[in-house]
Amino acid sequence: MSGSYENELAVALEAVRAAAEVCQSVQASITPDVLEKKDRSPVTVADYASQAVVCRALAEAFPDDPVIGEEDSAALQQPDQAPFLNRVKEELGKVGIDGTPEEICGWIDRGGQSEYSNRFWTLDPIDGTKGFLRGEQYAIALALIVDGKPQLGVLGCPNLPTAEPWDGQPGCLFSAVAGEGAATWSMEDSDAAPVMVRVSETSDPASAVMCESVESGHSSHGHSAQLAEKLNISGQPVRLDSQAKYAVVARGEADMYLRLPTRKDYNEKIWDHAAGVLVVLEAGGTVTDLAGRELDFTHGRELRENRGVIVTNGPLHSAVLETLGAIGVA
Ligand SMILES: Nc1ncnc2c1ncn2[C@@H]1O[C@H](COP(=O)(O)O)[C@@H](OP(=O)(O)O)[C@H]1O
Ligand SMILES: [Mg+2]
Repeated sequence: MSGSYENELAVALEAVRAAAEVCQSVQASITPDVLEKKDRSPVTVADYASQAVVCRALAEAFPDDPVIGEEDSAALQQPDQAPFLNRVKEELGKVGIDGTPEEICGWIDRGGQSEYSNRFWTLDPIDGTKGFLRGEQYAIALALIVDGKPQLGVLGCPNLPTAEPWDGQPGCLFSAVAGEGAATWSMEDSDAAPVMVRVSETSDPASAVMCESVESGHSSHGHSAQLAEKLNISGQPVRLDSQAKYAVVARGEADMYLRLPTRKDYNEKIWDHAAGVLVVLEAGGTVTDLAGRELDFTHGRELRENRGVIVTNGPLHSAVLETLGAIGVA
């Protein structure tokens, strides 16, 4: 692929692939026992290692670019956390990255920016933590934002089945560059050419496939059910964790992804959306908040000026917003 941000795209894809490898290795070590005890340590090892991998790659290629990432190393640096830091080191070693504890914490903390700037990256090293722990969907999400707009986005979805031509084997990536469309890549076969993706053309709300969070605390299942009833949507909502929801809308398997607020005091985080938004927009879809406004990435870590996120294939957007208004959600 050639075009603007060619180097950024190559670096981002390689970094997200390496981070996905780390996450897969850690996910394979999660036993039912760990799940039962609600032990968050596996996810934390993977979060830190994934952030270290991506921030290290960005620091090398684009030393002047700030990164707004989800994690920082403060907790890792506590003296009693040495064995934990050692596990992060071990996981990095498996993908050929050797670093001292200081270097590792330094890579993680390159993602510790919180202020808005004209050009910055935003990273969710593991989006869909709960899905990761259940062995289900999660994503590594990386976006470059320039002048307040996502210009490049990469989503790594290690457990999402590929579409054609890879016969549904699990593990795919999605990339988008503003003005250049969106594509999917095989995770398994890094030499395979990408395939462009496109949203569905569904215009009849009744036949629409809706997707939403597994976690009812992240998006109101009650309000989406009310919307489905009003629009005569007969199919059940498809529930999956992480920005894999943006990916399935982008490749036309779902027609909409709704994120309907469950609390007044929660602001969406930029790393939970930036990459996915661009992938859907470049696949031909539409993304706004409940009021029909574009997402505003100029306020640091949070989407402070937006409420809710509505993602559709485009033709369905106004019907969804209007109906949400009619049932008192928007
Ligand atoms: N009350 C809330 N409303 C909306 N999103 C929330 C939330 N509490 C946490 N989240 C975010 O929801 C994300 C997961 O989204 P999903 O349900 O689509 O998988 C979490 O990302 P992490 O998993 O990276 O922590 C977290 O940032
Ligand atoms: Mg997240």
